[in-house]
Amino acid sequence: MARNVPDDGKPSRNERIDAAEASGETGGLIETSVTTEDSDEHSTPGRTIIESRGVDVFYDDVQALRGVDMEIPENRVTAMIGPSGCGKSTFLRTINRMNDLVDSARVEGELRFGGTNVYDEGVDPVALRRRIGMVFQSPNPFPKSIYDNAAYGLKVQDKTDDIDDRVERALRDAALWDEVQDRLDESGLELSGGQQQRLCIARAIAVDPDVLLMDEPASALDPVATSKVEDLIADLAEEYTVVIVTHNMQQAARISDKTAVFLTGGELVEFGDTNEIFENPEHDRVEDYITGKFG
Ligand SMILES: Nc1ncnc2c1ncn2[C@@H]1O[C@H](COP(=O)(O)OP(=O)(O)OP(=O)(O)O)[C@@H](O)[C@H]1O
Repeated sequence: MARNVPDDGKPSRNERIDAAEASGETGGLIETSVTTEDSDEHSTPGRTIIESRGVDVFYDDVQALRGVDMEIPENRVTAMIGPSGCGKSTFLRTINRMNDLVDSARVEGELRFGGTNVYDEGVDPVALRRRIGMVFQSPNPFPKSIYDNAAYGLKVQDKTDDIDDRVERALRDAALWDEVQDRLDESGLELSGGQQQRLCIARAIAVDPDVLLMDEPASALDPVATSKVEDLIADLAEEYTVVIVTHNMQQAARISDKTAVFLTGGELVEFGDTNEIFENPEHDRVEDYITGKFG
């Protein structure tokens, strides 16, 4: 039975942006669906789900990414590492067209998700972001109850059948249920930082996306909370394709299957199996970076 959840009134601008990011709703954009070749029921772990071909991104005249080619496998964790300003977050935002929200940003090349170029005319960014959810660096729960945070995207998308079950499943999958099941009506803001980040993960997965983009999801957390989020990411890859930006090379080595190393100038210098990248990188520049000689 659906709970009777009170409306807290009009959301603030930041809340609306966060909500758009959380739920894929950005309003005012053309509604056309994006389909993957197979349905969720037929996911094929390891198969390429996202393919970048010659992607360039500019902010006005500044080029942030140069000719990025990458194949991201389904139900795996792919990490993006590299020094500050090398374009990791830009690439992440290119995947679900969050850069559309930046006026100066321009994307060239092809970014295929399940075979469809997400920049094709007629692709609806709103529908795309429903399939490709996002979690940010700082935990950003809404000033609402724990329950309402987890239920937010479901309500926006009008998926209110079995909402209690969906909320519970999302909180369980985000490894938070045991800690919050007796306090679902308390504010999400009363949780610890690590719990807030897992709540944001629950909010993102409640709407059942295919892909989760995570932009330094543990960088604002203490070591214990970081370790929980890292364990969670490994578990999430059983159900979702995870693409994570991290500054922490040990973290990338611990949790990812594939690693992409971007270097200054927005160039993807090396992409491959994480073990290979860390143990036997092809490029001297990558070796210098991962051994701490620069960056
Ligand atoms: N909204 C924006 N407007 C203009 N330039 C931007 C914008 N966002 C990023 N840039 C520029 O694009 C380049 C890549 O930035 P990006 O944030 O993608 O790098 P990053 O590798 O994620 O960096 P960091 O690790 O510091 O977060 C930088 O030169 C940055 O200044």
